[in-house]
Amino acid sequence: MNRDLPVAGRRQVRRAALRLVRRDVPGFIATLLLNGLAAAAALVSPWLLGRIIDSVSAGGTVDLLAAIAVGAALAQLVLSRYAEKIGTRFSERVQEHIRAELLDRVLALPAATVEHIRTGDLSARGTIDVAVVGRTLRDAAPAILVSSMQALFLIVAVFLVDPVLGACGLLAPAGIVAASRWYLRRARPAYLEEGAARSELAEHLAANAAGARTIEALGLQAKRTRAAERVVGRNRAAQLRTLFLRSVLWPSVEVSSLLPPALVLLLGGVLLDRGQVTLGAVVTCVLYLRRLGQPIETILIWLEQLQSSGASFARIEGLAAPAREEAADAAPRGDRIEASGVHFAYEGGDDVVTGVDLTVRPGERLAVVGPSGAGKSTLGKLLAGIDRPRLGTVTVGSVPVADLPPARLREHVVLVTQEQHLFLGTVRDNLLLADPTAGDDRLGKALAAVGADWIGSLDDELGSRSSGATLGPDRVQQLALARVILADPHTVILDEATAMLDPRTARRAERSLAAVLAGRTVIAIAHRLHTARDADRVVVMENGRVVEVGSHDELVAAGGVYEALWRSWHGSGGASA
Ligand SMILES: Nc1ncnc2c1ncn2[C@@H]1O[C@H](COP(=O)(O)OP(=O)(O)OP(=O)(O)O)[C@@H](O)[C@H]1O
Repeated sequence: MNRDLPVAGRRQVRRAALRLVRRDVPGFIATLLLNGLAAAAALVSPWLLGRIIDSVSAGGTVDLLAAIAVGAALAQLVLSRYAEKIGTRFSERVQEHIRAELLDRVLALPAATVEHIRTGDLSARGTIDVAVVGRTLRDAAPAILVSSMQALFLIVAVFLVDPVLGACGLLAPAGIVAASRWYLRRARPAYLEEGAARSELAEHLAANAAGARTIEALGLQAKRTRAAERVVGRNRAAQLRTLFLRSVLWPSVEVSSLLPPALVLLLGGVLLDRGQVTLGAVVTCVLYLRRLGQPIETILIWLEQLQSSGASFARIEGLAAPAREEAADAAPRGDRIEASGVHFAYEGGDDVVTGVDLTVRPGERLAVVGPSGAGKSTLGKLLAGIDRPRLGTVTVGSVPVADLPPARLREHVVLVTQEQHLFLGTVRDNLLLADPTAGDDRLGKALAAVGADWIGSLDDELGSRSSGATLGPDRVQQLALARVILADPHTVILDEATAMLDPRTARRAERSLAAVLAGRTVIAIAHRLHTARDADRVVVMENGRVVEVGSHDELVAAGGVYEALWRSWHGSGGASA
């Protein structure tokens, strides 16, 4: 049931871009102002050149004009340098913010979403897409700004020099606007497809790398190669499409920007003959219009880049959609967990949980038993909100458990399995994941409750770096159990929580577990039936269905599936284990 993450719409992306600018208005305005001044300074030299030509033609002196030209060039240099520096700082701040926001969003996704998103998709968004947006914000905003101002000033300047010649200059923007409208209408879907194809490729590579041994063992190389060819083919087609769009856009732009200076030269020649313009005016207009090509080309390069980064931004912003959906969640009312008509299938497979109805009463100890492959662990994940039912509902306090954001979910239900993670960081960091507000006092009490007596001095140990290799599996498990105490959920689901530990360590861990479970509702996926004997109720599963529910004594007396399981486990000596 792997899912692609959503992609944001144009409006959402526009709003996000505005939000980013609003976060740093002074930085944005300073960038705008400095770039504007630099663009204005760049206009002075061509104007002075025209004046110098006219002055020389009239036999006048040009010393002062030449000095002003040098001053203007120096001013442009200094202003451009500062404009770039300020602009880059502004964009780096924005980029840092996008990264932090992306991380927060991923961490806020419900467990049921995180478990099923494609890792390739997520990693492509978190790396390639953020880098593309970051680069664009760093370079595009100042470049587009400077170029737009330059283009505007140039057109106004040509008009001021000579309105008739200026009218020729307008031909360039007209042609370019037509070409870019054609392009922009097609570019967004093309670039979104390119991003999706890129994600699929990343996903495919990651899956092949992770499953390399399985592929080899099962002789699946040819099948995987064919699948890879299809993915690469999709990538190629997507890239060819965007290449085609670019290959229409650029020649049209090239022609549109060469026409106006040529026209000014022709028309200027005629007007000069008639004495309606000066040679200086014609030269100034041609110089301005030749210059117009450059900012327009820069704008278009970035416009084109914006299409691809807009698609990247839409993919990053898309992560906000599920987070927002879940943000509107209602708070669970009460501790009762209810499964109703639940069906669940793993990707591409048949149902492995079929029509399960179950109410877990607050405070009870429930054991789920059944033969291997009956669907016990899957039911555990559904009750813990890690998987979402295909049909039916699993609720806690009447709210669908899979919709709860992580922080709220862990206040209600926590699944403890044999797979415990220790995250890079200190012991304190690892504990604070469960409750970021906990002080050292609470951390110490949680550690003491799970018997983590190896932590000598809190000050030293809580701050020390921890890793699974240095601590060992039992200590990692103790930290995980301490996290459960800190999260303080009303319900704990246990699935082989101590299975990976050696018997001596497992006994210690079971003692820690007893401290964790006190006063909570417990759902134990029971692989050893003594857990079931001690439970208030036993749920028996077979082929994905709940086939019996009752106390140990009732079910033994009933002589059904449970009785047979109990007899075979008892007979095999399991009871004495
Ligand atoms: N990630 C998965 N992808 C596909 N199929 C799965 C996955 N996990 C479990 N299954 C299949 O779903 C069915 C139920 O598995 P589940 O682990 O829930 O059973 P179980 O009763 O807990 O078994 P066990 O006691 O052996 O752990 C099995 O047929 C199993 O092969």
